[in-house]
Amino acid sequence: PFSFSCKTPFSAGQRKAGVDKGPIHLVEAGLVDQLTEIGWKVKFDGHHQFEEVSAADDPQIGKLRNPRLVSRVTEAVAKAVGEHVQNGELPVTLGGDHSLAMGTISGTLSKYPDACVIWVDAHADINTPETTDSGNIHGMPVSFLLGLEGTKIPEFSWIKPLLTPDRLVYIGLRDIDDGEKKILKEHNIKAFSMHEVDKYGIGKVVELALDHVNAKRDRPIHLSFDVDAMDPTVAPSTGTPVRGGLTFREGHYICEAVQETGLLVAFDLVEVNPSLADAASVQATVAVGCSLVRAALGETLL
Ligand SMILES: N/C(=N\O)NCCC[NH3+]
Ligand SMILES: [Mn+2]
Ligand SMILES: [Mn+2]
Repeated sequence: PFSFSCKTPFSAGQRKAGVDKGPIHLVEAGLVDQLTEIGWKVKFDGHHQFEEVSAADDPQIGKLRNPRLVSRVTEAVAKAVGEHVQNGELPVTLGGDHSLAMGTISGTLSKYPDACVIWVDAHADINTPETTDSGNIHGMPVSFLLGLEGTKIPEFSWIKPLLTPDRLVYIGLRDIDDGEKKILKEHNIKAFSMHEVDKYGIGKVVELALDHVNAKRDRPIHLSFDVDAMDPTVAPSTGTPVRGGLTFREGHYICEAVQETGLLVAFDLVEVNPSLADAASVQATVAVGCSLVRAALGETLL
């Protein structure tokens, strides 16, 4: 089986320097060898370099920050991921900020239009250009993928809104803007917040999540994992940490259970920012990131 590792050093979807350095820390922690050791043939084409878009050339579109740069990079990611899924490989995209998922999920949908998306995150990332406060596009990828009102802007015309609300489910939510809560309700989007994780336990939550988007377990799964879904004591070095997150085991259980379905076709691990904490905290966050990738790609405890 092939896994493909796209190391995607990208940070223009948010404002904190350093998240573009996430991928290199994950690779330098030995992730490629670790995946080889669990039986994958890893094609690692180095760290993606993207066309530069100067701030001067980046048009002012409402509050959006770096819209042209984010659009160009995510379009390039969509193409790269699309090629790899076409080749029967399993793209593992290491971010970089979560705006990358506009590219990775578009890539997956180009081959698997019926794929379902499991979005593991403290945040819903479903603001639109109209509801956003910050203009940071890493808080908006899901609204673009769904083609919500206000996301049909020429700069992002390459996005084919193939994702539908019934094929999206969240796990780990605990920091949702009012505008996002409204959107989630309006579109009946299923979300298992940390309240449900406490109430039902992670085993039941994953089962319910899969029942919702993949009742017959016959749909390909794209798992998009924002490392800030984990509790900040587990993964501290990330841009928008929120207390009360997933334990080390809960995060790994999600990856293990999705892997067990045999339906995983693409995996993202994003928002590791190695410039935000002391060396020990960075090392701990990178180690958890590598471990989550291994779990999603089949590493088992027994
Ligand atoms: N980590 C983030 N998304 O997952 N930050 C942006 C969202 C803040 N509302
Ligand atoms: Mn996110
Ligand atoms: Mn997040």
